[in-house]
Amino acid sequence: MKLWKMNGAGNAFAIFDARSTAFTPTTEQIRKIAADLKADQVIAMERDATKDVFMRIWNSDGSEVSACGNATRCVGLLMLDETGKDRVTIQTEADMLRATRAGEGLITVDMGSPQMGWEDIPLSEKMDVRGVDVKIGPIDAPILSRPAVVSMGNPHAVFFVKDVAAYDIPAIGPLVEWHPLFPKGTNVGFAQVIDRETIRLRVWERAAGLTRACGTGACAALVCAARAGLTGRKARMILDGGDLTIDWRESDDHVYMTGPVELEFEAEI
Ligand SMILES: N[C@H](CCC[C@H](N)C(=O)O)C(=O)O
Repeated sequence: MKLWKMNGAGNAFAIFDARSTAFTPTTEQIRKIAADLKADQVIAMERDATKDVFMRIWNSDGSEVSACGNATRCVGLLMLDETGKDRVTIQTEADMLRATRAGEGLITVDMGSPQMGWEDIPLSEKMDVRGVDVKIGPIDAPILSRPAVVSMGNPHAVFFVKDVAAYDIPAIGPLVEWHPLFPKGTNVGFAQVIDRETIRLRVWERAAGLTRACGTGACAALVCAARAGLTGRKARMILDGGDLTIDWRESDDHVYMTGPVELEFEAEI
């Protein structure tokens, strides 16, 4: 079976090609692959009846999830190269996504529409998704805003802060990640609006910890910022591992994510 180690803006993946075998890794195998290859997520490419590929996603702790923006770009590049097509369709548990080339080693993925109902996130009770009441602390950092929440096929809570560097994210992230308000847990973004077209973002990922970039987290932060009038509908997201451009198009309400993809190595396992 073919295996690729790839990253999207530093978000690291072990991707294996399970299209010719019915191989489904055990939780232990996921954890071992993620640890050995230093991957944030493990991805399986499976055959799909009508789309170019079906993509399964596991966090490094072995939990299976239904969306991973940066990995969608990596699988998109593999499928664009393999098929020679200009656009490929990638089916996940949550949605059907499309990937296209965007020049100079960049890939654009149509991540579909954001989901904003409290039940979509999901939250454990009805609350205003523009700012939910998570009582954490006291924390030895500036007071945190009430996070905005949104789903990109996975849950995101986004704090808008004056200075991302002022927060000990590995200490604060887990307090929100498994807060009772989020029955399925949540990814936790810390977003600093630089100007109306630029956001500095760091994300504590659900079941994966602090990663160098989070694609759905970048989509979530842009959507929440635009919804709150802090930015326009398109911005450059500056993450630890690189930049992503997020464009929440008015025409179709879809969120388009453009960013780099790097193939680190490929192997047979
Ligand atoms: N940790 C996320 C999945 C990976 C998302 C991230 N790597 C991305 O690029 O979107 C979750 O549990 O929902």
